[in-house]
Amino acid sequence: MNSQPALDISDLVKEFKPSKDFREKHPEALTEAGLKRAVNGISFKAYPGEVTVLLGANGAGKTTTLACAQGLTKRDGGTISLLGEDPWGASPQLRARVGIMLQDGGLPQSVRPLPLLRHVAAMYANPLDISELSQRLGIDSFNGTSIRRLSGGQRQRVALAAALVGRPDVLFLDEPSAGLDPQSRQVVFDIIEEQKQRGVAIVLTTHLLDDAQRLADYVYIVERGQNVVEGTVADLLTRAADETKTITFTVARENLTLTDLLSGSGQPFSLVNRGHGSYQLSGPLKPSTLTQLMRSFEQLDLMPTHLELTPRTLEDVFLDIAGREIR
Ligand SMILES: Nc1ncnc2c1ncn2[C@@H]1O[C@H](COP(=O)(O)OP(=O)(O)OP(=O)(O)O)[C@@H](O)[C@H]1O
Repeated sequence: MNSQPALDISDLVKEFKPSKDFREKHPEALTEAGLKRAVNGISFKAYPGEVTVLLGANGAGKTTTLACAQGLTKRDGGTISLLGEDPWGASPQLRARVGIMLQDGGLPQSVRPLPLLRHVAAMYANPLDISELSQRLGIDSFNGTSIRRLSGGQRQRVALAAALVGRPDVLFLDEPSAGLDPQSRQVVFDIIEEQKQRGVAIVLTTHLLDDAQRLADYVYIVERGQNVVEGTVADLLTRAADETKTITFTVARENLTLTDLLSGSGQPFSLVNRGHGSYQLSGPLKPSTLTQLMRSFEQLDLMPTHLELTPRTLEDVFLDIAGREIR
């Protein structure tokens, strides 16, 4: 890890005037001044040559955090250092070193992709070759169409090209692979990997856990505007594996209950019946649990046709932390 972070955010606070609906439904979530804290003390660092992922459910505060980090929104508290400067009111020199891909594209609607990219390129001293970049991202194939008429995925690709064109030192990607087909997604992953090799500090927000698991060097899980857990993907998975494991099995019995299998274990297990005799047992599995499970199969005269210990994914970790209800 490089010693100097490219982005260093400490105790970030950002408040918004809440909607009437929110005010009425969540009076407890308002500050004394009647404001809603979208970001309530988030801190994180992003280093050159690494992909730092902010992972959180809808509304967790990721986009607001990035907007403050990019200098697009004024923060209400905390400190931000982006390449050594405060991004709010930053110099044009600093802005030229930062590439931003916004979640909704943020692109002008009536222009076609290539003229737009050429226009963006003209703002930089040493831009990337537009033809090469658009070929790579498959933009050539829809260049005759204005941004307004592009599909969501096509717009995403143009937005990514616009973020890359100035050879940034810091690259902000808000949900970069949302809505992309598998081929485009792979191209985006390859490009992210190349930028990383170039030494770019990449800050990526997502709630797609697959992406985080695949790309992240370091993950910060945020929830309700605050940091909850951080670590490498491996750290988070190991930590979770110590606590809970999942075993899936299939037997010729439709209505098994937890008591049938682990009666008296006194442990907080959960059994999910996935239908057609397929079950998922989760909890702090130990060798003794496996023994008990096998004994129950024997007593019930059940021979599993499938039995597998499932490694936990980042999704499991995330759901444990963020809760399973949808906000
Ligand atoms: N301009 C605004 N005015 C009022 N509330 C806002 C504003 N912008 C964001 N919020 C609120 O702040 C909270 C955090 O929103 P934010 O967009 O940062 O979340 P997010 O983690 O990026 O979510 P998503 O994954 O859905 O993009 C949400 O509750 C949102 O409604």
